[in-house]
Order: sequence, then C-alpha cells, then structure tokens
Amino acid sequence: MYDWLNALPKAELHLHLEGSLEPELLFALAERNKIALPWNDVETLRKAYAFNNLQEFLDLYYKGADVLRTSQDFYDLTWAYLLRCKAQNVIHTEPFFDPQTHTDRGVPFEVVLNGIAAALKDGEQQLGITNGLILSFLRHLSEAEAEKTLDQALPFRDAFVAVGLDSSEMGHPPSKFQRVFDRARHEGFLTVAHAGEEGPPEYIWEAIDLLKIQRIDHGVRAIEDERLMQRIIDEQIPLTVCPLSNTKLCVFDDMAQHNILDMLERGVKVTVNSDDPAYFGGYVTENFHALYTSLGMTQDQAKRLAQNSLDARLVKP
Ligand SMILES: Nc1ncnc2[nH]cnc12
Ligand SMILES: [Zn+2]
Repeated sequence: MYDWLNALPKAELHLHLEGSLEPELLFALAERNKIALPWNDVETLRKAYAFNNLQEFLDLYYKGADVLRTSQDFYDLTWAYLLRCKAQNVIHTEPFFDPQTHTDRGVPFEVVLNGIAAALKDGEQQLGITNGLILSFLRHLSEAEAEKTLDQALPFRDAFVAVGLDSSEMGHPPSKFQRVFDRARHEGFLTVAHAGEEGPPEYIWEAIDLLKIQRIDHGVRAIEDERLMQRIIDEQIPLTVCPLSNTKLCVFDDMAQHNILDMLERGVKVTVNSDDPAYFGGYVTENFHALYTSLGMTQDQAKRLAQNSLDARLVKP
C-alpha cells in the first residue's frame, strides 16, 4: 500500500519550510555557519522530538531555525523539501514560511525570500513541481508586527500567493489580525489561517468570517460544532489536515481516534499534509500510510483525499 500511496499524484497544502529542516541538515548548517548547538549529535536532537502540545514543539522549532542564516541556507532547506516532494509524487506544493522567525534575529527579509524563491523556481524548472508560496504571520506577536512584515513583503508581492497565520493558537484568535488581513486582501493576496488545531471552533468561525480565508489549516476541532460543520460542507471550505502532526502534538491521543475519514465521509473537503515533517515522523506519503494502518483508509478514500488536495490549490494549473 505504501508504494501505491506514494505513486498517487497529490498536492501538499500545509507545510512549514522551517519544519522540513531535518536534523542532519540542521547540523550541517550549524557547522557551515559556525553556530554552537545545545545537542551533541543528530541522535540526541531526534530524541528531543517528544512533545505534549503545540507550544513544546514550537519552542524547539524556533531554536532549530536559528541555524538558517544565508540565502544559500534557505535554498538548501527548500531544495531538500522539493526532492522529497519529487520522491513522493507531490506535483504541487503551497508551502509556508515565517519571515518573523528570521527577521527578529537579524536575518533580512530578502535574504530569506531570495533563497526560498530561487529553490522554488528551480523546483518548477528541473523537477516539474509547481508552487505557491504563503507568507505566514506569527500570531503570538502583535498585529503591529504583522503589519510591519506585510510592509516588508509588498516590494516582493509577486513571490507570494497568500498570507497565513500560525504559531501558538490559544489566546491568539484570528480576530487579533483582522486589520492586517483586510489590508493583505486589498493588496491582492489570498488568505489562509491555522484554526481549530488546539483552539476552539470559535476561532474557525473567526477565520472564515473575519479573515475571509480560502482554506482552514488543521480545523479538526470543527467537528465539535454542528453548525460550523454544515457551513464548511455547504461552502466546501477545504481543511488542510496533518494527521502525524496531530498525534505528535497530542491533539488526538492516538491515530485510531483521528477524525479525518469521518469528516471525509460527511462531505468535508479534507486534505492530507505533513505540517513539519522533520519533527513529526514523515512526509505526505507517511501521513497517508498512517491513515491506512490505523484507520483502515481504503484506496477509494485515498484517491478522494488526493483529489481534494488538487482541487483545493490556490494556484490553479
Ligand atoms: N502545526 C503548527 N501549528 C501552528 N504553528 C505552526 N508552526 C509550525 N507548525 C505549526
Ligand atoms: Zn502548520
């Protein structure tokens, strides 16, 4: 089944480039940039990848991102991810990057963007993988800081298709970012937002009604609110679900409890994605495969999930 799932043509719509930083590359970049790491070796670092919640993961994720300093580093990170896409027949990807994770430690916006954009262009030309880059605001920071990030992005507007919202969800509702999302839309960007990963269904309502999103990232807690379920089914609002992430971050205790196939059968436009594959134990195919081994996903269901990912692209072919 693994090989069959791997061969299925699919799109990845929820992937943080910083979360695709494998420990081996992290150590190589630390050496290249002469950065001392708090872990002795790759194995020790990998052992630290045990999380009780989103915040514990984010604390390590931001630490890991500190080895990314030059455009070449961002190129290498993005290229390594695109090679994984090629190996798993991901024919289109819409990755996130978090500019504030880098600008706040002194790496200029254009250094980050130039490396990522160059790799995405090579990925399209050399690997045939199409893409749409999403600039994500960190929601634990202020809206004023997100406004500043949007200002930095405007001179490079052609490099992005959308803005997004990620990082610590609880206590940072979408409504906190209504004005900056309004401005981003007026500037011609589409919008997406993480909502209902750890946060309540109310945050999903806000993402839809206030941020006017095209897709919900995660959204698994929608199932707690029947009226919300009807809305996302009626309007076919896609959810970019990340099964391995959800179990690693204890959103579900066990993959056998995951609700993605229940949502699929109720008519929700759910898709399968890897979120932060270097930290959560696998790329897209591993996520599909986990649904097969733990939930008994059929080939027909896998085909519908893959088709949903192609249908839910922001960048149409
Ligand atoms: N799963 C996730 N949720 C929120 N912010 C993130 N940043 C990287 N991965 C994330
Ligand atoms: Zn995410």
